[in-house]
Amino acid sequence: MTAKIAQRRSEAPGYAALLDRFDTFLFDLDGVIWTGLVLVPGVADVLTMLRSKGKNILFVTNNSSKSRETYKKAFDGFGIQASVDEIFGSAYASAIYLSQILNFPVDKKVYVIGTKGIEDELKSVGINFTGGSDPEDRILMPSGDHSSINNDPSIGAVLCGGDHYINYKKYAKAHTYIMNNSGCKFLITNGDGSYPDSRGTLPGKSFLRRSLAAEPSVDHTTWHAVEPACGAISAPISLYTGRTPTIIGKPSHYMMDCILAAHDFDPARTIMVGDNLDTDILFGINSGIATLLVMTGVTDESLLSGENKSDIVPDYIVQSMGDFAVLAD
Ligand SMILES: O=C(O)[C@H](O)[C@H](O)COP(=O)(O)O
Ligand SMILES: [Mg+2]
Repeated sequence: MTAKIAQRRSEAPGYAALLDRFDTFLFDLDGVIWTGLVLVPGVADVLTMLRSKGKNILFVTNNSSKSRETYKKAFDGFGIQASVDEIFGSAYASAIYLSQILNFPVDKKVYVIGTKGIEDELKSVGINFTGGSDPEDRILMPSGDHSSINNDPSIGAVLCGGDHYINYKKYAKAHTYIMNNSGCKFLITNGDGSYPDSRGTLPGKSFLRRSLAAEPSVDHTTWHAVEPACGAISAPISLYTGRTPTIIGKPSHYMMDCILAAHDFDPARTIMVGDNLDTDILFGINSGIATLLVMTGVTDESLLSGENKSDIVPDYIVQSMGDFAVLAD
């Protein structure tokens, strides 16, 4: 099976020729390397082969549930070579954004809707936080009893990521801080609409409306943003506060800023491999690197042609990253 080519580039090289074109591979995780807790067949061999060819490998995930260190343990568990400094997650990128871009004040706290991955990364950069996995926030709020909802003027930002314990109390706290604390930032780790699982897909953080409107804070000719629309975890906060959050993860440039702060690569010899047109492929396009879409994650064939065809077009399309295992010894 040869790589099918989307309409952006000329002739379809074979798999070997495609790999030879690039020195640096940025791999998305969910839907590319694994779905849920199941490795995509053949991918481990492909990663080993790429390493043997001297290729640079980075992992770039919008999943905020794990810190870099925890992801490193996950790779170790699968027997896949990966170092912490090759792993970039949206929890890590959010911590760096708060610490290095916002210079978040030491006398302020972040209210976290999310899990241990976000908490671990905030701790690693010395940012104080509340909420997150705090059991108090997981106790449902009895109807009509608002006694647990009190403003905390020290909250200077609300950061929302994936949270399987989401509930009204968390939303009410986020609302209270954003609406009452002047200058309170509203950040989301990522805007993915759905999450690839071995059983199919599950709700993501919030889904994206492709407006291709450039982010107001950056050069309009280089970065196209997408707007978080109504969706899963974070979008209700947008709905009831009227605030549009800053998205840290792909396709935003903040994730690439984190990567470029630690790694040099030639954009002309770099490719982003992902399963999500709105995040991974747009991230690659925004970053001026090549893009390879795999069909083992959230993208449905209907987005590649016909009336539902996406306006985000990858350079290359293959069924699975595991297909390249035909090249492994
Ligand atoms: O809901 C989420 O967190 C995202 O959909 C999911 O985790 C995306 O992860 P990625 O495909 O960027 O590894
Ligand atoms: Mg993915």
